[in-house]
Amino acid sequence: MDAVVTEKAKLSVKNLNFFYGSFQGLKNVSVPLYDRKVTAFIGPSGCGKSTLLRVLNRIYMLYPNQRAEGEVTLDGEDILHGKQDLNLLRARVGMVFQKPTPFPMTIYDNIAFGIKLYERLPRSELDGRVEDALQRAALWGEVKDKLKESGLSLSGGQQQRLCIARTVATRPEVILFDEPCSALDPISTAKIEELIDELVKDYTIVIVTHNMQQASRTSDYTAFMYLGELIEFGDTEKIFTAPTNKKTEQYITGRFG
Ligand SMILES: Nc1ncnc2c1ncn2[C@@H]1O[C@H](COP(=O)(O)OP(=O)(O)OP(=O)(O)O)[C@@H](O)[C@H]1O
Repeated sequence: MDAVVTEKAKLSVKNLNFFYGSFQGLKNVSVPLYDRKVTAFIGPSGCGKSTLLRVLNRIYMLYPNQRAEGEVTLDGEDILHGKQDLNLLRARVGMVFQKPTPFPMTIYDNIAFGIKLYERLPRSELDGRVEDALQRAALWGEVKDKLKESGLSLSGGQQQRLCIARTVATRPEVILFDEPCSALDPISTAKIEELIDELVKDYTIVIVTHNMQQASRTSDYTAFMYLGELIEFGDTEKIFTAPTNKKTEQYITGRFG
C-alpha cells in the first residue's frame, strides 16, 4: 500500500471488520480519509464499498445484527464505540445516497427541516441558511422563485442537488456520496462532479462509484476494494496509471468487474 504521509487524516479507519450476522462484509480494512480531499472507493459489486461508507456515520446501527469491530476516528476521536450522539455524528458526517431522496415537502422545507433539528433560528436567519445551502449545491438559481413547490417536482439531477443542499445545510465536516450519479443523465452527472470539485474546498469527501472515469476525474485518492478487503490505496493518478497490485490493474483495465 502506498504511504501518503503529508496530509492530515480527517477520518481514519484502522483494522475494521464488519459483520452482517455471521457474514463478514469488511476484512481488516485500514485507510486514511484526508482532510478536504476527495477519496474514491472503487471495486466490483459486493466488495464492501457501501458497507464501509455506512460505518463512517454508523448508519448501520439502525439495523439489527450488524456489527463493526476495529477503530474509526474523526479528528482523532473514536466514533465507533462509546456514547456518541449519533444524530450529531450524522450531522458531522453527512450522506448522499444513490437515488435522490427528497422529503415529500417543499423545496424550502427540505433544507430547513434538517437545520431545525439542530438549531432554533429566527426566520430571517433560517432563510439565509436555506439560500446558502442551495447556493453551495449550485441549485439556487434554478429554484429561488419556487421554494414553496414540492421537492418532488424537480428533475432527478435537481433532486440530487437538493439532497446535497440538505446535507450541506447542517454544516457537515465530511460528505459521503454513495454512487450519487448512477441514476442521473450525463449532464446532471457533470454538474454533480463540478459541485464535488467546489465542495472539496470546505469538506472532506468520500465517494463510492462504479464509474472509473468519475473516480479518476473527481478524486485525489483512490481505494480499490475486493471481496471485503482493501487491496490498494494511493494517489488517484498513480492508481490509474501505475497500480502496484495485479488485481487493481485488472480491475481498472476492465478485465473483471
Ligand atoms: N443487509 C445485508 N445483509 C447481509 N449481507 C449484506 C447486506 N448488505 C450487504 N451485504 C453483503 O455485504 C457485501 C458487501 O456489500 P456492499 O453493498 O457493501 O458492496 P458494494 O461494493 O457497495 O456493492 P455495489 O457496488 O453492488 O453497491 C456483499 O457480499 C453483500 O451481499
